[in-house]
Amino acid sequence: METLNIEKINKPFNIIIDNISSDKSISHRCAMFSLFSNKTSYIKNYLTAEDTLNTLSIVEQLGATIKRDGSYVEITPTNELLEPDDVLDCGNSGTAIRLFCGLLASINGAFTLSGDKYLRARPMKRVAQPLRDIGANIDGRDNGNKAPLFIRGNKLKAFKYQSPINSAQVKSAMILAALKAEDICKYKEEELTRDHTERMLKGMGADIFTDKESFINIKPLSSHLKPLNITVPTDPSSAFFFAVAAAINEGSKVTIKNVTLNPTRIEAYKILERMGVKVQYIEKENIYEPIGDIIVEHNQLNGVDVNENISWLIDELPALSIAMSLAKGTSKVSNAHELRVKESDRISSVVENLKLCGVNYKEFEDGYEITGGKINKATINSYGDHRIAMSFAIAGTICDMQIEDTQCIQTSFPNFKDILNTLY
Ligand SMILES: O=C(O)C1=C[C@@H](OP(=O)(O)O)[C@@H](O)[C@H](O)C1
Ligand SMILES: C=C(OP(=O)(O)O)C(=O)O
Repeated sequence: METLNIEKINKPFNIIIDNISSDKSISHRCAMFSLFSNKTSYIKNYLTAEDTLNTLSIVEQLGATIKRDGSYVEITPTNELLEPDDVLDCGNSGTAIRLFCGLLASINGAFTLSGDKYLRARPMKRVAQPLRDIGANIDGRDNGNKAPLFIRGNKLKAFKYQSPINSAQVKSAMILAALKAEDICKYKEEELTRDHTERMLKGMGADIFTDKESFINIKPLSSHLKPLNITVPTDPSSAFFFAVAAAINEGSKVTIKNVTLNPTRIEAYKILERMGVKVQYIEKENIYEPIGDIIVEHNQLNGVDVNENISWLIDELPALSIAMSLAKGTSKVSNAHELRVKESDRISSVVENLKLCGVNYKEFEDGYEITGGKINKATINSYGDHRIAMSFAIAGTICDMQIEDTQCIQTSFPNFKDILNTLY
């Protein structure tokens, strides 16, 4: 088992980071959406981490030709997707398995989607059920709720669906299914979740718009979409670990280059601002979405209540829990049940590790309350979850930390440790 030993930082740092991982959500979508074109897509800065490399392999198993040179990828699809002769392995990635469910539901052939033990424990009914309701043939363990999932492509009916779960993965799966459905489809979510799918597909020429009743309308494709020509921006969720590092280390400052400034992705930085940290956003360009630099500077942290727009900061809550542990006063996270069905049960894995670090907390079904002030050295269990491993590694810059089971960091941020070393 891989272990990380992190030492306390002894002097303030002021660094510019231009090599943080590329955006995971956008990279998955680049690989998948290229299959809706009949021309070659050109992708610069594709995320070369385990999750998104698995997606690329699946796209290849479905018949596309892939040329890759580091993070530069060219994807040339076949006219019709091929039936693969093996299981499609999504590894650790909820995004991959759920979006592929929607993409494959209408394709001629039989497909088995699976992944590692953590993914096989996560709920899939949230996509399988609405897809079944429109005619998809999807089955799996636990009555079709757990991977391996078995799909046999079928004709899909038009739908008008209001999702009970606020999830970009569910929304994206349904949009991908809608592109191949019999007629115009409508999808509504309670609150806007990350909208890369809508932005990218529209950019490729799909007819997708939101009506006055907030339903996303998706017209089925009558021809192929334009190919992608894109440079994937930096991932704000990966960058956030270093934002927290600057926020908690006195006198420190970090500049994160070329990150997506999509409002559905940077809410955690706004929470840091509410806690007292100085944050600047410098927009530089717009390729499907706004992109620019984020500058984060240390200041005295104060406790904060987080209960709105949870999907806009869901992946950053473990790292925010470290800032909350070092803030003056009490912080509370609520309305965050979704944390329980990520790579680990992130409510439990955050509070169990905070307990080991001597932090005072209360656990609730949908979140936790943290009384800030101090954090102590401990031996942390990552529970096989990359966000937990990296969050507590950042806490280690304050008080030394040993993190066990850190191989999971490879799923999203392979050069995390190298960048962390540059802070010393
Ligand atoms: O669509 C996406 O790319 C993602 C959506 C979110 O999951 P949910 O849709 O389950 O909230 C997020 O947690 C995940 O890291 C990536
Ligand atoms: C939840 C995450 O990813 P996924 O759902 O794709 O496994 C994550 O990266 O924090």
